[in-house]
Amino acid sequence: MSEQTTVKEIDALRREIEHHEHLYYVMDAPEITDAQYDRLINRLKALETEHPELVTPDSPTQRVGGKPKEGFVKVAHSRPMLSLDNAYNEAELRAWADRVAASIHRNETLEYVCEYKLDGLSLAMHYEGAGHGAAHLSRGLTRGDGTVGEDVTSNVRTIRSVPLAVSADKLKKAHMPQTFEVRGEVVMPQAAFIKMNEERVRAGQSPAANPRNAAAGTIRTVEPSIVAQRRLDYYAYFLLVNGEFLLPTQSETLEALRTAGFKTNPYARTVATIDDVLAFIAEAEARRDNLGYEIDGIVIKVNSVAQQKRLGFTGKAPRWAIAYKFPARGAVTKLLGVKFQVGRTGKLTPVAVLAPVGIGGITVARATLHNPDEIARLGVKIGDSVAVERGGDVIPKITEVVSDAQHPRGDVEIVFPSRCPRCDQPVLREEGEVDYRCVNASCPARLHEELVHFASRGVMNIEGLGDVMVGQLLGHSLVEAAEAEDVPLEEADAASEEEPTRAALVHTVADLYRLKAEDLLTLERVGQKTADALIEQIDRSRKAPLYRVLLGLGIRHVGERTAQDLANTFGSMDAIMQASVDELKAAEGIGPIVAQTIYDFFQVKKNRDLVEDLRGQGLQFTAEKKVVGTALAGMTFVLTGTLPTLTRDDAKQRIEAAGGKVSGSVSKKTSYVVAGEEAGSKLDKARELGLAVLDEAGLLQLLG
Ligand SMILES: NC(=O)c1ccc[n+]([C@@H]2O[C@H](COP(=O)([O-])OP(=O)(O)OC[C@H]3O[C@@H](n4cnc5c(N)ncnc54)[C@H](O)[C@@H]3O)[C@@H](O)[C@H]2O)c1
Ligand SMILES: [Zn+2]
Repeated sequence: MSEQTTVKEIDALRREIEHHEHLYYVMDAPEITDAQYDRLINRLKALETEHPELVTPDSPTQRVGGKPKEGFVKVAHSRPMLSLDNAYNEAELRAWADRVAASIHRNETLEYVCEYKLDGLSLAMHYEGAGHGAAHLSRGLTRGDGTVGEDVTSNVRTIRSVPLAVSADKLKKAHMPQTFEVRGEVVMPQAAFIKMNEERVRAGQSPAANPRNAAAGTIRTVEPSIVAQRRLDYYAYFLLVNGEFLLPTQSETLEALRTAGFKTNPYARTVATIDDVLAFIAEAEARRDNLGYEIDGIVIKVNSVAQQKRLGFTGKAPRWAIAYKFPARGAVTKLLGVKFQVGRTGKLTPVAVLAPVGIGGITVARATLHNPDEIARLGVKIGDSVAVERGGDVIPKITEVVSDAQHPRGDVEIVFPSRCPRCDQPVLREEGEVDYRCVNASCPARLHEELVHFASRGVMNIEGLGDVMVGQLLGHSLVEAAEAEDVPLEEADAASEEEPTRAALVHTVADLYRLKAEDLLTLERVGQKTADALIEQIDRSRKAPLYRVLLGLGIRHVGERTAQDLANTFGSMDAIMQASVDELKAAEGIGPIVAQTIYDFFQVKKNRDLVEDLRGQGLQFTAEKKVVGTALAGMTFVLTGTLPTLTRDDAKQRIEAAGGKVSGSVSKKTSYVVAGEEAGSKLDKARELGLAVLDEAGLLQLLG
């Protein structure tokens, strides 16, 4: 290859990789699988190894992660949070071990700690001294670009396996000081991932590609209550003090973390040879499908920190550790056909029907095809053989069409239906839109999704009103209702006499509030207890706050955050309904498109009728107005001493109303210390750290 073609290829690869890194790290919405991404980056690495003169400092091979997302406070790490180099097979693993051995003195023992490579994102947790010799969680940071992370403390605090405090007793047992830093991995368990995606799809949002992206997106959500619902988990693996490892070995580190009350992965093991490592890998692969969380490989670390120091780092990864990556789980199978699902917004989603094939312990018979653009990109036809991958994710994805002597091409074009598969009304694709939609506002598929969305967790929280029950309320027999949703039935249920389809019990969301236990008793397999419980749940939902009612209406683009902004700004359903596009646009957090969508929604008579009907049923239509400013967003204040006019509480309230935070202790991360008369040790500490100190006048000036 000529130098010039190489330069061109490197250039093209870098641009392509940057595009995908942006989607992955910043948007949390990758378009290609990790295996595909790894192929690109490895190709680039290979070219750069051949042509070291073409390596530039801004090449994606030289950087750890992505840019931190806008909107979070950025904080420098005590020491860089690095990535790991990868080995994809035994030979690469042995080559790494040989390089390690070369730097070890002859009489020294060499040990490896094998740990699962949890497929999540790394987070640094900082603890500081609290009362009674204990330590408390003061800050949680994402890896960010490796040098600077994002402060996600309030979200991290919702993770159950992250201790908010460590007692003096535990610190003593673990031989740990009061100020320390723990690094580990946040993961989203598979069950939580599946649930979250179901909710997203129902709300008309695109599903997250894999648990790792779901965890990354969740940890960077602005709403801690959403984070709390997602059931994230945290496994600790490093322990630092002032940016240095506290203990002389990795195995002692894991032990100390466990003693101090952190969750560590139970499968970690210290071994002496690469053969032991290979045995560990084999065991892990066998266990992989039954863990309940995703692992995408094994991390092997040199146990001794002294040896680690000698080995040092390359640009973006330690030489003393390596990630052995499991091969992507894929298979080739045949595309038998395409089904079209109709969503809540009427959107038609093409679903590939595949000849069933086993991948990583599960049978895959369906894969998403996303939208017409994706079908065009793949160039796929019915009858084609397709490569299906399930790499670190649960939703299988078609990555490419396989075409060779054994796999002749299919020849049936995938055509979107011109009529809705549920209601037989016309399907349209609007100018500039990717998706086809059913135009019928009363399409039963829409009503079905509306009801499920309305009842779902995080919206009106009506337990017991899931897909199958909604199907039954809409007049389907139990078997039909379950089949339509691909829900496996208990055998006894499936075998039950099939009842004919009957009249629907509800025709609008508001009809839910008119249901009586007697009505429900007429449904298959619904007894008195189930019926009473559901009625009680529905009744209870009348108390759900205004923003949830707004969410429940299922207005496009209106998610939890926007609904809260609307409720906080306008304070009532009426004010929102009467607001002009300009008034909506002026509200905190609401852009022009969203404003227009909300306005349009309330112009439709059917929607207004529904709202009035819900009002009649006693739902919450008002909320307290709350205005949170942004003047001090991202800043942390510590108050000390007595201010001339403001009380502590006043000052705190005013700072918080302007979007700032007030903390009780001074640290490097404090933005300002506000000091009054008789300020004590906090002021000394602020001076020591060289922090900005304000008096009351200075604070008032900042508040504007
Ligand atoms: N699909 C896409 O478009 C796309 C784009 C960019 C990156 N990616 C993917 O992102 C990954 C690259 O990210 P990366 O830099 O985090 O590298 P990595 O995932 O290959 O390895 C490093 C990370 O492993 C994690 N880890 C898990 N268990 C660990 C343990 N026991 N000890 C230490 N660390 C542990 C840490 O978070 C660490 O930062 C690759 O898997 C790549 O495929 C995909
Ligand atoms: Zn329809």
